[in-house]
Amino acid sequence: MIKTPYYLIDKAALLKNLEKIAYVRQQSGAKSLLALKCFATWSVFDLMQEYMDGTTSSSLYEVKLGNTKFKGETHAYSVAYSDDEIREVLDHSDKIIFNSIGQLSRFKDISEGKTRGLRVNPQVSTSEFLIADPARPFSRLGEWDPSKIETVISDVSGFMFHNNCENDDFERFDEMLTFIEERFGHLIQQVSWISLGGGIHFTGEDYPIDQFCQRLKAFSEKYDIQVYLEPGEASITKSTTLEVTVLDTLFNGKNLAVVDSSIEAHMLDLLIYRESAKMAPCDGEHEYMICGKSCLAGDIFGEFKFKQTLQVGDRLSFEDAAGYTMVKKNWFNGVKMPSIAIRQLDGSIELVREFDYNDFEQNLS
Ligand SMILES: Cc1ncc(COP(=O)(O)O)c(C=O)c1O
Ligand SMILES: NCCCCNCC[C@H](N)C(=O)O
Repeated sequence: MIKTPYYLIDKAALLKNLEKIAYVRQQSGAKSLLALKCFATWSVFDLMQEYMDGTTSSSLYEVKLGNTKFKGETHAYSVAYSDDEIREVLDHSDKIIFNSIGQLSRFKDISEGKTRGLRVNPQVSTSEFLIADPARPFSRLGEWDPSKIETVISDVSGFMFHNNCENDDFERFDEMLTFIEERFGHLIQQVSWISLGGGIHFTGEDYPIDQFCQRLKAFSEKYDIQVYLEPGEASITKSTTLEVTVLDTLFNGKNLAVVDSSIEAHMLDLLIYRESAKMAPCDGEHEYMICGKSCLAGDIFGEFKFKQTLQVGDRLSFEDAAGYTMVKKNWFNGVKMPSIAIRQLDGSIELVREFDYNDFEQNLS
């Protein structure tokens, strides 16, 4: 039995998303690049790269990882490149997307001959969270003025728009793409590729995937462009759990259980967005607040209902633990970092990574 805590990636569950991604490419022509910022656990790239077209990145290190571990195209994007990393970024990528006209101009000479793009901010988004809203007031994420963009159009062959955020509403996606066409259509006409970024939950159960494909195909044909998608969450949704063990129970007006993990260290996104972890089933009569073992008073995974009272040693499983978890895990409080295990397609479970005291020590100096 694998020692908790550990993330368990289920390849069969992952495959369900990947098959939908491949279907979208087949039906619409849109290529999908894995957004490494969301999920970069390269031990399952062998499977993912068979269904996706490559990776997109946010930094030099991500671009190197994509280039060395995932076949297909490697897109480079960063909010800002520094002088001392640009050479390496170019060497490890097929395309480079600059976030601003300033960066494009600064690195124009060194990137001559490379396929180049510019991030465009359409100033509309589906984010419900200001912190994740690329179209927030005064956003630094991309250029928004069509007349300014027109002045550098001959320096790029494509644009990246990333304005969807956890968007599972096709109508809203469609509306925003129409808005983009109205505002930037005359510029889109002059390039050969467009990336529509991530944040579109097209692998979800009830998503109208055929309508989505038709919309992408029509968009691509109208402007004669190659369309790219950059799914992060949509690639790995519901593929992974975080397995933990109860270390203590107590009653302080509510039943509490402390587990051998920490939301702050191992599922940080939930804390940032003030969301609860998920557990299923969750319909018993014994309600517990499940807490992390860090010293943060608010290190709470959420409140869940169990069929039986919880005992020290019970194992619990948090659902949907792939996106923005492993890429954000940290050594806060020195809490043991979860191992990474994979349930292979034949059902066998392989432990692919363990972390120990040395990793903690080596992370500091
Ligand atoms: C440029 C870009 N592409 C893709 C993504 C992936 O988004 P998601 O994980 O919501 O699909 C993000 C998220 O930050 C992004 O900023
Ligand atoms: N579950 C809470 C919202 C998560 C939002 N994810 C944000 C990442 C995204 N790709 C972005 O910042 O655009």
